[in-house]
Amino acid sequence: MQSIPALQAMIEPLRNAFTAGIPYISGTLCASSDDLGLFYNTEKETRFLHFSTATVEDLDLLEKACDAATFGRNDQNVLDETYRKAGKLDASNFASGFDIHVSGLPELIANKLLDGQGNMRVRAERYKLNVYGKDAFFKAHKDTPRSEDMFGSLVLIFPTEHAGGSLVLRDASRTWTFDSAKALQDHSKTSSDSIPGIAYIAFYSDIEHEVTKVESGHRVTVTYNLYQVPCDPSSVSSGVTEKSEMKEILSGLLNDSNFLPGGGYLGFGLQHEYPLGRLGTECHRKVYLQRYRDLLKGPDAELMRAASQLSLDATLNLRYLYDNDHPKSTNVLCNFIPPESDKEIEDDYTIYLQYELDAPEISSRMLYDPEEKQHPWEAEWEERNGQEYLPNESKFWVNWVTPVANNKHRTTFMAYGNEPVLTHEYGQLCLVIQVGPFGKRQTASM
Ligand SMILES: O=C(O)CCC(=O)C(=O)O
Ligand SMILES: [Fe+2]
Repeated sequence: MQSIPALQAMIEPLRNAFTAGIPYISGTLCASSDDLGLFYNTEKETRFLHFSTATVEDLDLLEKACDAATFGRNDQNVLDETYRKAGKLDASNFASGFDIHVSGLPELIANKLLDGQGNMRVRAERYKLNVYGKDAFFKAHKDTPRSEDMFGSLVLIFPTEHAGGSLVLRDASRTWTFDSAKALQDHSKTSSDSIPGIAYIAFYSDIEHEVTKVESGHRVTVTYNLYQVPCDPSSVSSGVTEKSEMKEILSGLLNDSNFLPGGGYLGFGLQHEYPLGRLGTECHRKVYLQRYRDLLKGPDAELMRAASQLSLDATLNLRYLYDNDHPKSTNVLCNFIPPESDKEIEDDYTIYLQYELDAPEISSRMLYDPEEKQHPWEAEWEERNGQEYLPNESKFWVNWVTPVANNKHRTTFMAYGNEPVLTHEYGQLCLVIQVGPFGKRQTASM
């Protein structure tokens, strides 16, 4: 079997391309006067304001018309002003003059955050209006998934005087800050338009994010949940495939006789999380993860596409590990969401998955930085045994290019969301690509 250091060196460019994606797009839009009108309900009446002329008093009145914004903590809807301090109006209580359908935003978002192949379009569902007054904020959370096809969130920030209230996004190793107050000021300085612009940011909703404290003024937003919808096939232009860096790197590896000469499996912990039907919601059959193939986001979608264009068999899985602390702990791969069982399951859930649900057992080799991400026993295990394992020592070896999550018997609830968890929760999937021996790399029947 190819040694771990040799394989690590070869795989690095692929890992770099896979982990380099940017999970959002942001900017400002030129607005028409109609875009900046807002009707909203108070308990007694319907009021109107126009963002280009609204005074501080007008915005104070809007803020007062709002309810305190709640959020989801596990499956509870909570009001906790140490975690989220902001006002909200539900979609039924306001009407904005901004028409998302003529804004061009759904097309822009589809282009940048969906597969880039034009197979999917974006449906934006208006969700809430929020007013962040002085000292308002929203601490780190993810946006609660409402269905399998919800992939993102869009925030419009209207042109009202304020400072602070940046949106900060974070993944495992990177942080991005969108200072919408500054973006709106810059827009006014550089635009010849007399009408102020609208700032926007769209991001994958499984990315952790927070709104920093508003220092002064009012930050008024309208948020949308973003869903992906297949396009009518006749409207998809055939043959237009975007150039893919990952495909080029992977294809270079397949043509190299030193890369996995006898074939093998490459595993990737995906870069994004996906809304899985919540466990415990009376599903008594396997739900195959294949259905998520067309719902993958950003780099995950690009990798899946590269594998299938190169005729490699690629499957989506949940990886279950019986015992985190035990070097010989059983690892199994499920290409399905395990059904609810009527039986009381003994403590070794992986045995149940293996013997009752036919999930294959695997052995793992970690190709990612052991210092940072590897569990201590894994590093030790590799050191002692990594290079001496014979391929036939276990049936199914997976070389992990990026860290893979350990799913427990039950997936844990998302701790902090913008809504309590109802039917779906985020799951951490992995993609396992089978590579044939040199000269016969293709493993998928196309
Ligand atoms: O206002 C923002 O920039 C983000 C708000 C947010 O994260 C939410 O409402 O879930
Ligand atoms: Fe959010």
